Parts: sequence; C-alpha cells; structure tokens
Amino acid sequence: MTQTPILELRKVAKSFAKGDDIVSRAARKLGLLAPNRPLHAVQESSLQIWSGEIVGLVGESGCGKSTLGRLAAGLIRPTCGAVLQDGKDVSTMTRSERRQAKLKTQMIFQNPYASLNPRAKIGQAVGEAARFHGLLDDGSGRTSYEDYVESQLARVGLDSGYKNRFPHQLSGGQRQRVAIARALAVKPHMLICDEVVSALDVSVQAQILNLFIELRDRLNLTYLFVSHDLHVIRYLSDRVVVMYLGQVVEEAPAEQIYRHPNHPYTRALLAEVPRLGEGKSQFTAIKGEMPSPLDPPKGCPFHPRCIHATARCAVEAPAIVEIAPGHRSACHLNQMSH
Ligand SMILES: Nc1ncnc2c1ncn2[C@@H]1O[C@H](COP(=O)(O)OP(=O)(O)OP(=O)(O)O)[C@@H](O)[C@H]1O
Repeated sequence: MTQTPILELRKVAKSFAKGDDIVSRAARKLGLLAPNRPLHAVQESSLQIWSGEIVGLVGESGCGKSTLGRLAAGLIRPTCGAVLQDGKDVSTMTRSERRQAKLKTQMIFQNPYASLNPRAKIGQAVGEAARFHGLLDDGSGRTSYEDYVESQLARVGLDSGYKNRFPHQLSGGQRQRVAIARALAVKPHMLICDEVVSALDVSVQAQILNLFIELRDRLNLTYLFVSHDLHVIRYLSDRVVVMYLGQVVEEAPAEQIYRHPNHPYTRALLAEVPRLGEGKSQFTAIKGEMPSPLDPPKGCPFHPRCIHATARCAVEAPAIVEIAPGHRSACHLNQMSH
C-alpha cells in the first residue's frame, strides 16, 4: 500500500438546487412556489482509496452513492470539501493537469446503451477518445488505430469483428464490455463503476464481475464499485463503504463488515439481504422511509429509523471514528460501550 491514496475525498458535500429552471424561478418571484431549498445529496463525507483496492460503496436508493461516485470521477464539483488525486487537490490543478487527472479516473455507468452513440460503430466508440488524446499505443509497438481498437476489444473478450458492429446489434453484456474497453482505452488508473451489472442477467453479471477482477489484476487497476446489491459488493470488494442519507456511516474491510457490522443501519441492511437462491438478490427497504435529503433530520441521520436511538441521537450527529483497525463507524452507541 502506498503512502498517498490514489483518490481522496476530504469532507466533500454536494447540494443541488431543486427547481432552478427559468419557469420555477419566475413562479417563485410571483410567490407561486415555495423558496428554493437545496437538496443535500452528499453531506461532509470523506473517503480514501488506495492503489490496487476494490472499494464497494453501498446504500439504499437515493443515499447519494452515484453523486459521490461522480464527485470522485471529477464529473461534478463539490459544493465544499476537496477531491485529491495522488495527493493533489484537483481544484488547484492547471487545466492540463486536470485533463490528465480526468483521464486517469474513468466512470462506467449502468446503461452503456445510453452512453454509446447509436450511429457510431463500436470501433469508433472504443478508440475515439484514445486517438484524440494521443494514446494509441498498447505497448506492443503497434500504434495503428485498427490494431489499438482490436487489442482493446480482445482485452474484454470481444473479437475484432465487433468493431464494425453498432450498439443495437450487441447484447447487454457485450455492450457493457464495450463500455469497459472504451474506459480502459485511455489508460486510466482507476475505474468508478456505477451499478454496472444491475441491468444484466445474473449469469452475465458473474461474467462481467469476473472480467473486472481479471482486469484489476492484469492492469493493476483500482475500483470504486457503486452498487445497491450487497452480494455484488461482497463478491468483489476488498473494503466496503456504507452510505446513508448523503453520509458515510461505516467503512471496513469487506469480511469485517459482513461478519461484524457495527452501525445499526449496516446491520439492518445486511439483515434484509435474502440469501442467494431465496429469491431476489437485492435488499428491500428497511422499516420506514429514508428521510428526504431536502430536509435531513438533526443529529444522526439514521435516528428516526434506528431501534437503538437515544435522546442524544436526535440532537447530536455522531462523528465517524475508528472502532477497530481499518473499521470506522458513526454511531453514539460505540462511545457508550467504551
Ligand atoms: N443533478 C441532480 N439534481 C438534483 N438532484 C439530484 C441530482 N442528482 C442526484 N440528485 C438527488 O440527490 C440524491 C442522491 O442521489 P444519488 O443518485 O446520488 O443516489 P443513489 O444512492 O445513487 O441512488 P440511486 O441508486 O437510486 O441512483 C437523490 O435525492 C437525488 O434525487
């Protein structure tokens, strides 16, 4: 493990202005609409990712996983806090440094069909960005565009014939392989994968997950793997980060979190996971609803749904603290038991 994390989010927060379009603004001026309130998608969260790790990010729908992923990928800027790549604050980088930083961290999404141009052949989709950035060299001395595209496709298990096909001629799994090839074509160090197997059949999911593991080993990649599926996260991750209502509430090495979950939210989440073969592999919602990020509760974000909540939990937000080596949790109960 190197001294400096490959990626660090330092107390980042991201708020979105709801209804910031021209009609809403006019309606608000006329008093026809309530004042604009920010939606707190991510609240003061920190995360360090070390080279070669696979970090799984889990939590219920709407807890801010994708927003944290997009912040990490540099696709959106934090409202406050800092994003550091190899120890350097992205906001203080020069334009060319920032371009390099963006190339180093690539993001892959759930639906590759939406991010592939339906009129562009696969070969173009895979090689275009690499050609633009002058990266057409796979280390073998072959630098032709065709060769480069073919070697990128071969890496994800697609033969050269695919380069002349269009996205609609491919299956979901093949399209996801293309999305992986396209991301890797610009030689990133890190991939941020947002629900990348959620839309695939279970058998195809396993193939794609194994491909990710193989590529990590072969190319010494680092992953931030965002998923609501705890089976996927367990299968893949070295370390797991749990988010609730815009905040990181627990993080630990994967086996530690699955065997000894600490935070009441993590425990509830794991208790709800149906075992494989017993139906859906996704968890259902925990009792009660997650509060709105437009109006997050005071104190611990989980206290309105927590069976262990005390009066303190309703007024004071617990800090995330180390409770065992590499295991951090944000719960007042830990301080009481010490
Ligand atoms: N561009 C945006 N504008 C306004 N609100 C947004 C935007 N992006 C996300 N949000 C809101 O931020 C909150 C967190 O969303 P986010 O997509 O990060 O959560 P998530 O955990 O990834 O959920 P899901 O798995 O359902 O995508 C949600 O309430 C969402 O509606």
